[in-house]
Amino acid sequence: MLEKKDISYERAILVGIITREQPEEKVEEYMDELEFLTYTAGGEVMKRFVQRVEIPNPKTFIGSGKLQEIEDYVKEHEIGAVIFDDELSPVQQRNIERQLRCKILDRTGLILDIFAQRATTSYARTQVELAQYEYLLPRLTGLWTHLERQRGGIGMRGPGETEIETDRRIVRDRIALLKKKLDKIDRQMETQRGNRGALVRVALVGYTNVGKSTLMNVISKSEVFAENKLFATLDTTVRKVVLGNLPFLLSDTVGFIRKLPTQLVESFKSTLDEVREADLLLHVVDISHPSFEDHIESVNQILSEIDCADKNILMVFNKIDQYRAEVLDADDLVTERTSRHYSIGEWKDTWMQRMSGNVVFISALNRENLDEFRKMVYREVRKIHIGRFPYNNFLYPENLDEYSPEN
Ligand SMILES: Nc1nc2c(ncn2[C@@H]2O[C@H](COP(=O)(O)OP(=O)(O)OP(=O)(O)O)[C@@H](O)[C@H]2O)c(=O)[nH]1
Ligand SMILES: [Mg+2]
Repeated sequence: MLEKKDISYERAILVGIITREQPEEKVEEYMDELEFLTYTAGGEVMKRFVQRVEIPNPKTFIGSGKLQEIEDYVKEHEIGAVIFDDELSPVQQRNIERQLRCKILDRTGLILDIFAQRATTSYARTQVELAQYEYLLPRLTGLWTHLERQRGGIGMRGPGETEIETDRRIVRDRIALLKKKLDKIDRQMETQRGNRGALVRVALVGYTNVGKSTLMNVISKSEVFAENKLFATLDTTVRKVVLGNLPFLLSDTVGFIRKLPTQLVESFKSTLDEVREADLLLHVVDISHPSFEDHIESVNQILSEIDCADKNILMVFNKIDQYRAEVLDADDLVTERTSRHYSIGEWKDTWMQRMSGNVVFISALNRENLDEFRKMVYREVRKIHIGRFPYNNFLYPENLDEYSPEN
């Protein structure tokens, strides 16, 4: 695969900026997530640098003083990779690289790197490779600096530029080729999906690491890979599930993340077809995560990007075993009581109430409340199924508890 900035076993530092749109508390959370991403990619975060800026510097992203501070730190602690939370322009990336002389990655680059490491099937690898080339194309001028450095630079401008043009053409050809390859696989997969018949299709969607695969395993008794890292799942898995005697197809899909690189959304479009063609979405949320509401918003945004926002959606709040409300001292009269102090019971009375009937609180890991989950899914799948096969609705009682195998 191309331009893989492998950061395994690498000492890394993180850089973020505080702006009007990104207040300090948010940046803290973003950096936590970036650290988790770095860890997933195999790196170790040694330090975080944060700067307050009005607007990012167009040449170096952060101010020169801060950059100097980072340069000193990088030298002193033998840092291999500097990772920025925000997207860097090709120019910024090149300038920073010149000064720091180590690997410079932005969030998109890091996510692409993780996808590259984790893609195992040829389909996923092709999708990731396409995304990488598309990310690389506007950045080819950056590569030119490497050539420039090797050759001393002066007088090399002409041939260098031709070389960039050649590089660009090679990359464009490669992109065209990969697209063709994906098209072919897509058509095969479409036929496969067509062969699945008219069964109701349900897809698990949600932010990365919320427990989609774990839930899939529990519900379908399958063995999908789940672990406490980001993007454990890149390929879609589909299983047939039967509740009562009502059969449907359940698919586990790739997790979403804030600022999911557009290149990835694009090239994973066909993986996301599984979501697009689903009759019902189960939006899984990790309620124990302090930013779970932001996560819901990111997921909803990606769902609307792929035209899935108006589908039937059930909300599944997972990891209730791990949920801890912040405790407010009875004699603390200063701290304002916020949603961070809510119990799960109180959460149920918030905006979640408006979705009543379409919300369930579970722990996939401890198998808590799965009966309620099954009942809710059964109810919705039954509605869709009966709409499709009205003549055999007698087979399916209205509620799952009314089902007994003798019927
Ligand atoms: N405490 C707790 N942990 C859970 C629960 N469900 C899943 N987990 C853990 O959360 C981590 C992520 O689970 P996955 O099932 O891989 O999550 P995913 O949503 O499929 O993640 P991606 O495929 O990376 O998008 C694993 O370490 C699980 O063991 C739960 O109900 N409670
Ligand atoms: Mg998964």
